[in-house]
Amino acid sequence: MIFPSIYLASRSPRRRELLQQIAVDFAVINPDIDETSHAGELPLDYVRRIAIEKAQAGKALLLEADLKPVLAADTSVVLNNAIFGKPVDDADARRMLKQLSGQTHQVLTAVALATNQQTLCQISANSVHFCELSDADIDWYLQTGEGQDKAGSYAVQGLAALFIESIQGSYSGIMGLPIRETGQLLMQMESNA
Ligand SMILES: Cc1cn([C@H]2C[C@H](O)[C@@H](COP(=O)(O)OP(=O)(O)OP(=O)(O)O)O2)c(=O)[nH]c1=O
Repeated sequence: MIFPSIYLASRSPRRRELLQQIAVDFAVINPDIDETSHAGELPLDYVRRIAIEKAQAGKALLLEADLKPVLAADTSVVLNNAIFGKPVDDADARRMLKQLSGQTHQVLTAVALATNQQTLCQISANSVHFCELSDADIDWYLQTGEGQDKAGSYAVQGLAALFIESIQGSYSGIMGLPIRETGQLLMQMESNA
C-alpha cells in the first residue's frame, strides 16, 4: 500500500514509531489544545472530540495551500466509565495502577485525519486485563518512570507487559495509534481526493 505524505500532529514518540511501521512519509507538527473533558462527556465522545481537535488545530497551523492531511490521535484508559489520562505525578499514577489491579479496563484510541475540506475519525476500542498488583509491584513500576507520560500510567509496549494477562483488540490501538484504522483513514482520504 502506498500512502499519501501527511503531517502527524503529535508529540508522542509511540505514534511516530507506529506510523513508521507502515512506511508512511510524514512530518511532525505540534499544535496545542485544551484536553479538559466536559462535564458528563462519555469517554468515547471525549477521545473522538480530542483527536478531531488535535487534527484540526494542526491543520490550522499550516498554510491553506498546503494540501497534506493532518493525522492526530487521542488515547484514554477507561475503568467503570472513569477516564484515566496521563498521570500528573507519582501519587496519581499509583492511584490509577491500584484501581487497574486485577481488573479489566478499556483503552480507547480515536484517530482523526483532517484536510481543508473534511475531518475523518475512527475509534479503536480495546480491553486489557491486569493481574493483581501488590504494593511492591506498583512501587517497582513507578521507579522505572515508564508510566509517566502514558494514559492510565502504564505502557503495554514496556515493562507493564509483565502485569498484563490478556488483551482484546488492537495492540497498536492500545499503544496509541491503531494501525488498521489509520491505514483505512489514509486510503479513504485518497479515494475521496
Ligand atoms: C495505554 C498506553 C498509552 N500510551 C501512550 C500513548 C500516548 O502517547 C499517551 C496518551 O496520551 P495522549 O494525550 O493520547 O497523547 P500524547 O499527549 O502523549 O501525545 P499527542 O501529542 O499525540 O497528544 O499514552 C502508551 O504509550 N502505551 C500504552 O499502553
